[in-house]
Amino acid sequence: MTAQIIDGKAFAADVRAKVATQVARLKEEHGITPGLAVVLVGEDPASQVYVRSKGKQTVEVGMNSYEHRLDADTSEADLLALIDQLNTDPAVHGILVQLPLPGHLNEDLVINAIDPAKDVDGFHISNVGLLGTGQKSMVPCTPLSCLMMLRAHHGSLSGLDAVVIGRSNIVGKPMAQLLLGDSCTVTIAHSRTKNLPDVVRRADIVVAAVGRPEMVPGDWIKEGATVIDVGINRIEKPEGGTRLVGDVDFASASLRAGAITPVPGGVGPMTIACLLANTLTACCRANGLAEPEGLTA
Ligand SMILES: Nc1nc(=O)c2c([nH]1)NC[C@@H]1CN(c3ccc(C(=O)N[C@@H](CCC(=O)O)C(=O)O)cc3)C=[N+]21
Repeated sequence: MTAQIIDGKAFAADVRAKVATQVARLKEEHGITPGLAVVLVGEDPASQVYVRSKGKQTVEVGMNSYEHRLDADTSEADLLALIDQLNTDPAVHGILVQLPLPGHLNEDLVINAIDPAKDVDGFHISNVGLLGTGQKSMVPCTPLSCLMMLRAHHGSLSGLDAVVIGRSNIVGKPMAQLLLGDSCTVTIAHSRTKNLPDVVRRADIVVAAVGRPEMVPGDWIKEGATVIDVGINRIEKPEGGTRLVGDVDFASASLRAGAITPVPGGVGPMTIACLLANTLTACCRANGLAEPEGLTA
């Protein structure tokens, strides 16, 4: 079998178009423009690229983008003061603090200082708790984008065996909650899992989110399974230069999977589109308006 490629770029373009339509309506009917504030501490080059890309796409869908670039040695007090200011700014509906933060800053403390209603990353403990108990929350962008692509491919996910490889707070754990919410039988696998190949072989849905280049070979994949590759790893090419690869060995996995997301062009672009969707959702909720359809979990 040769897998169908799940085109994350196309999905992302569709999500952005829906967001843009709703943003235009918000402006026209209510005079409201959603605003997203992105905070970047330090000068990590990869982070700078993502932040620029987020800002550009935010403006393209008609929302306001506020970028705050702080020195790498910014104090925790100064960062918390900025978050406080953004929390109370009525023009800001979404706040994203780019992770990882420099080592002297306590990430948990900083994230939990964000107003949960503006926490478009869905990382605040309130949102984590709401998601875990099936209540309305802000849902982390990467797991949300995986869920949207899985739903579009399968229709119902009910009763399917799903294996999430990776137990991070930003992808693995919320991904498992979302799959459970859609009535999958969910296994969270990780570095200590016994006999990982056999665990993965049982799965109708494999979500790989470990950050280890091409660690999942094709012969772990059940014939016809759906493979969502969250990994974005930059590796050296033998001939020099670098390229991006996922956590899954795409060449061998695509011979067995029923459908698979590529890297690049899979989960990555959808993650940014879902950030815009979450900002729109936050703005609608803040103003007591109906939420956009098809853009939330
Ligand atoms: N608070 C916070 N929230 C985040 O969501 C967050 C973060 N911090 N820190 C960094 C990671 C990384 N991340 C990516 C998003 C899109 C692509 C993406 O679009 N990648 C392209 C390739 C881009 C390239 O060529 O380098 C693709 O997969 O096709 C990648 C990475 C969001 N992150």
